[in-house]
Amino acid sequence: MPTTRVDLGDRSYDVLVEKGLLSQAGQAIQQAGVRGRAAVISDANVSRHHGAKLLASLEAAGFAPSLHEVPAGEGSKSMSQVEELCAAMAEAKHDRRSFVVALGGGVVGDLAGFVASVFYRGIPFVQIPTTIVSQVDSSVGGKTGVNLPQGKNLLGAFHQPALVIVDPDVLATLPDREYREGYAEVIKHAAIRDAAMIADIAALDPSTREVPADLIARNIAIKARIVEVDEHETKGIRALLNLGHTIGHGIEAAVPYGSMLHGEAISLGLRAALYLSEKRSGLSKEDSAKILGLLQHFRLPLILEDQITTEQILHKLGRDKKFEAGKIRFVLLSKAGDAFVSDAVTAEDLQEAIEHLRHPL
Ligand SMILES: NC(=O)c1ccc[n+]([C@@H]2O[C@H](COP(=O)([O-])OP(=O)(O)OC[C@H]3O[C@@H](n4cnc5c(N)ncnc54)[C@H](O)[C@@H]3O)[C@@H](O)[C@H]2O)c1
Ligand SMILES: O=C(O)C(=O)C[C@@H](O)[C@H](O)[C@H](O)COP(=O)(O)O
Ligand SMILES: [Zn+2]
Repeated sequence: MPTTRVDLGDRSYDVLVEKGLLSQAGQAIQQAGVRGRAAVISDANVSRHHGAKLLASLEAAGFAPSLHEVPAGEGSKSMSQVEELCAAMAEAKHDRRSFVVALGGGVVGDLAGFVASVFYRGIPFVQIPTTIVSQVDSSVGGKTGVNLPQGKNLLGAFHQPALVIVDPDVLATLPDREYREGYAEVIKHAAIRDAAMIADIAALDPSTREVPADLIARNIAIKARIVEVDEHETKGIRALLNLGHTIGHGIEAAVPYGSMLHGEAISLGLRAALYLSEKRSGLSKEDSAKILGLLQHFRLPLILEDQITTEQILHKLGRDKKFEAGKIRFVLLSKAGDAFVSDAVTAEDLQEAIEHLRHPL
C-alpha cells in the first residue's frame, strides 16, 4: 500500500493512502500496533456519510468504538467543545488505555487531536482525514488545537498521530465549496517547495472534481519532509508552511468563525503574500501570476469584501504566533517553489498588502 513514513524518532508514524481504505481502518489500526477502545470524534456531516463504515470496521477489529459528534464548522474548534468531548468520553468509560480516532476535516482533526493530547494527560490518536485540506495538510505534522475569539489556533499542543489513514474516495461527498477550498493548501505547497506541481495543478479540470491519489501523496511527502526537520517550528523551516497564513489567519479570525472556510482565507492570504514577495523579495510578475492563476482556476476568493476592515484584520493578526517582540516573521517567495522567512516586512507593508486585496486583479 502507498505509504509515507513520517520519521520522528519514537513519534514516527505511517500515512497510508489508498482508495477504499476506510472500510479497512480497523485492520490498519491493529497492524500499526494501536490498542484499547476507540473514541471516534466526527462532525455531523462526515458522520452521516462515512461514520457507519468506520464504526463497522472498528467493531470487526474488536475496538468497541463509541461515537462523539460535534457540530460541523470552525465554531467547534473551541475550549468548550474540548471540555464537552472529554466529559462524554469519561462518561463512556474511556480511560488512558483508549485512543481517539478523528474522522473529519481539519476542524475535527485539530480538535480531536487536542482532546487526545489532554485526556488522561495524553492518549494516542489516529487521523482519518475527509477533506482535501486535511488529507494533504492538517492530518500530518501533529499541530492540534482550538481557537480563541482573539485569534486562530491560540490554544493547542504538538501531539503526533499514531497513524494517518487517507482514503481519497471519501472526498466524493464533499460539497463544491469545500472541494475548491482544499486546493489553497495544495497551491501553497507548490509555491513553497514544488514549482513543477504548478503545471500539474493547472492541468486539473475543477469541474470533474478530480483529486488524484498521487497528488495527495506528493503533498503529504512535502509536508512530512518539512515536519521531520523542524517538528516544533523552532528552526524557521516549518514556518514556511505558513505562507499566506499571517494575513489569512487575520482575515479568518476577523469574521465570525466558520463564515469563511480556511482555504478561502488562505487564498486571500496567498495573494497578499505574492504582492509582498514582488515588493520585497524580487518574485517575478510571471511566477506570481502563475500562482494567482491557480487560485483563480479553483475560483477561490481573491478580493476582500468591503465590510471586513483593515483595522479588524490587523487587530487579529497582532496575536499571530509569528510576532515576536513586536517583529513579524513573514513568509515570502523569492521564486515559485522557493520560500523563506523574512523579517523585512513592516507593519506598513501588512496594511498595504491588505488594502491591495480590495483591488480587482
Ligand atoms: N493542524 C494543521 O496542520 C492544519 C493545517 C491546515 C488546516 N488546519 C485547520 O483545519 C481547519 C479547516 O479544515 P477543513 O478545511 O477541512 O474544514 P472542516 O473540517 O470544517 O470541513 C469543511 C466542511 O466539510 C464537511 N466535510 C468534511 N469532510 C466531508 C466529506 N468527506 N463529505 C462531506 N462533507 C464533508 C465538514 O462537515 C465541514 O462542514 C481549520 O481550522 C484550519 O485551521 C490545520
Ligand atoms: O503544519 C503547519 O506547520 C502549518 O503551518 C500548516 C497550516 O496549513 C495550518 O493552517 C496550521 O494550522 C497553521 O498553524 P499555526 O501555527 O499558524 O496556527
Ligand atoms: Zn492552513
